[in-house]
Amino acid sequence: MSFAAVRRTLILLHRWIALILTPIFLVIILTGAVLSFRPIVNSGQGPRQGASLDVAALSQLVGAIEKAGQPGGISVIEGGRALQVMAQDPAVAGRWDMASGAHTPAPAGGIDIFRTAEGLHKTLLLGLGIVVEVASFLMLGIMVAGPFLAWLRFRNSLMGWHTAMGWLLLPLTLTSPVTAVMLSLHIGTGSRPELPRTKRPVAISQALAIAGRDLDLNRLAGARRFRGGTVMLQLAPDATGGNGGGFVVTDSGVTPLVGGPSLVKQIHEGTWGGAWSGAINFGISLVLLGLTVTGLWSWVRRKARNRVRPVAAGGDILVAHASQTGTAARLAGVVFEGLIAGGEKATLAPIGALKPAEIARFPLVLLIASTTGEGEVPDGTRALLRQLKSSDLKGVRFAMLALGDRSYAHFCGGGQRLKAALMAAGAVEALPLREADGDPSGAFLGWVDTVRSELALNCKITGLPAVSPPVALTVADRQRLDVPGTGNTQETWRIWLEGTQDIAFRPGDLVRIAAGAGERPRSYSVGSSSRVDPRRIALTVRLHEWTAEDGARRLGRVSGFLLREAEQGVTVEARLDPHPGFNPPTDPRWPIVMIAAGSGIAPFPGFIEERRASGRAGPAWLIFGNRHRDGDFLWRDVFEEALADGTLTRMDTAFSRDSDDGARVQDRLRQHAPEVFEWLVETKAIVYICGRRAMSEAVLEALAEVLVTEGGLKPEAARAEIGQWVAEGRVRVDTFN
Ligand SMILES: Cc1cc2nc3c(=O)[nH]c(=O)nc-3n(C[C@H](O)[C@H](O)[C@H](O)COP(=O)(O)O)c2cc1C
Repeated sequence: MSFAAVRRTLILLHRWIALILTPIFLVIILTGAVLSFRPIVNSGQGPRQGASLDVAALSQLVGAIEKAGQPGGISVIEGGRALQVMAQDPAVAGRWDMASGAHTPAPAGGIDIFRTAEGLHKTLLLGLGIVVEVASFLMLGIMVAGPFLAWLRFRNSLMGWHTAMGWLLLPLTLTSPVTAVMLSLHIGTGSRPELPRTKRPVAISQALAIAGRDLDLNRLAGARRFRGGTVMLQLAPDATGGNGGGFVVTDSGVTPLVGGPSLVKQIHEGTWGGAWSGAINFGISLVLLGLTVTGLWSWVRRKARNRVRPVAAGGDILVAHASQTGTAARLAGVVFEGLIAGGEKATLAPIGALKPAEIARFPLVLLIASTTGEGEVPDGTRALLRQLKSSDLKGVRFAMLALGDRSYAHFCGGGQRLKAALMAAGAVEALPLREADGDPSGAFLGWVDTVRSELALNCKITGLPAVSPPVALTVADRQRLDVPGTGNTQETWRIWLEGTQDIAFRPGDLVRIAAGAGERPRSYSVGSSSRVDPRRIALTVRLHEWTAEDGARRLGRVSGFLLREAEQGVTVEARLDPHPGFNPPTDPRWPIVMIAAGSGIAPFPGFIEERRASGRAGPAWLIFGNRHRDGDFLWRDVFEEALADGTLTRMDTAFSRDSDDGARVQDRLRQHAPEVFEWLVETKAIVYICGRRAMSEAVLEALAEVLVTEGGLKPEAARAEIGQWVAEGRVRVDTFN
């Protein structure tokens, strides 16, 4: 087994043992915390330092108490001014004043907190001592394994505190379970001396009289009757610290108890140093409680986060979508709502989030699928396409609306591929494929009509999702991001566009801009947030430049327009498309990893801006790659500032053409595999990948490798896992060509 596999097993054991035993751990820890007050309370009792007890008054009072009932034991309290009597008998239990002999009974029905806590601590009050012993062994194992599972690094997160506490306070926290285990194995506890016996039972008053001949009783701390009829006296040490301890009194004399409680027991109970060793034990209990609670809570939070499931209303109809930028998803939502309004039962889901076996449960699938790249399926659907090759969808009928754009070479290529894969798996078409070119509204309504009539479904569609209306945006400012003359950088600018009224948008949304009326628009990622400024949109625009066949230099239509033609103050017609699949998590505390190459950095300045504005951002890690640190570290100022003010927890860069190591972002992922694994698997960060398709594929492959090296998965299983994460939205990809 590799180290990674051992570590993975340890993590699972650590987690599951802790989870299963949490209730028992909590009982042991909380009662331990209560019991650690015993030495603290006791230290304030017994005769006061220097003051000596009035032995005659004491003997007289004990005699009086014994006349009134049967005391089980007495303790000298309040520095010798009173006695506390332990007894079943309510006539004597409670406080007895030494001077007046007045009795204040113990509260009726009151329970002895320490007794109860001790019972719970040792046997759960159910005679289950063995369970407690096993739990102590396992607690020790979990704590010793802890430091092997995560390195000590300071992070202000639940897991960060858990790890830091586990590491730094280990020597302290180990004392409790180590001594518990030693006690249960009788290690270092010494052998119990044979106790002397008595012929006739001795009362406490008699014991005081017998012992008074040999012992200096004005240092008496307490006395207890044993079952065999003897009495044990506890004496405080004298001024020289000697001669204290326990003595057993029989009818024939006094025997000192040799040895006393072992050091192991004293450490476990916090009695070795009186009040302050009790306080240390209380501190240990608090740390153990902290470890249990932070561990449990972070597990609960992870579970809650993992629940990315389809909206299920049951029924036989699956309304599914394969969407890259959200259009297909929005239209599928409209169909779903329409079916529910029409009284049908249906389930809505991104098709890529389902396993083939889950799809097979639905006799009818209504599917809206878009195309991305050069005739490819959306990112979240690629894994499913692979899985369908070895799946059986017999009995499934589907009707598909494919979204596309005829200006691309492979019109509706994604939909076609998906259709072919479904049919190869045995599904059949309930309706012929319908294709939408450009704005899908018309084709969509026509398709829904056919679905209604041909498939006899009641689907009440009241309106289409608003197609993003055109907005007029003014070029407010531009700034070159790369430094010309520092090697072969690519000309890249940040551009701020300004609206005349407030607009709602989030980082990662897309702005479609065309260079002129009727021209094909180009999409740019929004790198700012309307939560910070609802009128200002930041874009990252790289100039597309190439040499045409005639040898002339050509510029991309839209980037050339934005960077060469549109002067400051020029107004451009744009459309803003929401892109929920690539927005930052709505909860800013959720950890994220942002991976970008080149102008793929575009959305992330907006992520930073929005998280900083929230005031409670969780951990964020940026991994950025480009050619030269000096020349094209795009948005460097923004990210360095974010790192300094903590909005960014960590930043790694890879500049492939610098002399250092020529690494790319995917190489950084491999180099920092343990940390990547921790962010991915332990803290369940959402990973955002933005760049060219080849880059995103290399990054996904590197992530799968991390699962192999750190998680012990087989390569195929690791790829499938990453595919599943893409489908569930735990890994989000935004690619461009
Ligand atoms: C980067 C990109 C690549 C595209 N590639 C194609 C293509 O190859 N063939 C096609 O028919 N449509 C293509 N389209 C058009 C989309 O399929 C179409 O805009 C669709 O409505 C998007 O739906 P979605 O938002 O659900 O992803 C492409 C769109 C983008 C932004």
